[in-house]
Amino acid sequence: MKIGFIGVGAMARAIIKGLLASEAVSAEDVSIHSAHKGRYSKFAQDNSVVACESNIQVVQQSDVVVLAVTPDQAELVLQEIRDELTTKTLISIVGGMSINRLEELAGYNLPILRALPNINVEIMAGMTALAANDQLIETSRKQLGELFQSLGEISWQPETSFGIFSALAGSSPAYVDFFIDSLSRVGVKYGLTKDAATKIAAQAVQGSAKMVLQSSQTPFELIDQVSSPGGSTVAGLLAMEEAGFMTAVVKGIDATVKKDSQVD
Ligand SMILES: NC(=O)C1=CN([C@@H]2O[C@H](COP(=O)(O)OP(=O)(O)OC[C@H]3O[C@@H](n4cnc5c(N)ncnc54)[C@H](O)[C@@H]3O)[C@@H](O)[C@H]2O)C=CC1
Ligand SMILES: O=C(O)[C@@H]1CCC=N1
Repeated sequence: MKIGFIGVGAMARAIIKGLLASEAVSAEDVSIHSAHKGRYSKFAQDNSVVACESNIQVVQQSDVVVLAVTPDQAELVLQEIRDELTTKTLISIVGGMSINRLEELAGYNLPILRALPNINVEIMAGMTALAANDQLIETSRKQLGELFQSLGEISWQPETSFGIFSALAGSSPAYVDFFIDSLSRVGVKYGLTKDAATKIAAQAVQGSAKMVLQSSQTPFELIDQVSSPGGSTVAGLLAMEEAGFMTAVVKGIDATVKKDSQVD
């Protein structure tokens, strides 16, 4: 499969690196173009993928085109490439932009897969939501589903769930990193080096996530297992909750979902 990327920012780079590392695609089958020649040519060189001179050239060289620009650029880019897309499949990772809107911008009903990956696809530990229009035939759905599966877990979702999915999986790596960084800063406050504190905190977070995924117990039951009677963990938990831990998380997710819903 020849796959092209329009926009070579943080997310496209993560997808490309994951696809190459998982050997789901070969480097010579990947074409890229973005607004900053210096940056995308260097990335192309470093990863042995093909640097194109224009968005149109990317489309011409690909069977599947990944639209990986920010929402404010998507309309402009689709207008530019729409006449070249007629025999292609479009994958859009544009946050908050529905398939209906993409069809409207293209002006006709081409096969579209809407994907909402997260940054962890780079290390094949991603979580990606997928939805498709009726033009994407079953074999292509299966093939593109497998493509994203090579980057981690996938979940076919109705588009109405993409807003909350985007917050819980797309944006949450930033929030989890914020939590890890907060833990490691306190570690520094108590005299650990930043490197040591970050590694300790990240390993604890990774292990806890694995426990949640592998155990039959709920996160709340796992909290109880760590909280020894009269111990330090419950004292810490109560102090965090007094400072509004859960409220802060809910408010953060509410704001994320609200912003995502303002794109279309
Ligand atoms: N960063 C993330 O974790 C995730 C991002 N997304 C979505 O992916 C899209 C890209 O996000 P990021 O990679 O974070 O943004 P970014 O700002 O890092 O990358 C945007 C890319 O688009 C390029 N670009 C801008 N105008 C262009 C044009 N006219 N033609 C070609 N390329 C153009 C820029 O040069 C840049 O390479 C967004 O729509 C975002 O909602 C979706 C899921 C997760
Ligand atoms: O921040 C953003 O808008 C995108 C959507 C999900 C993750 N990053």
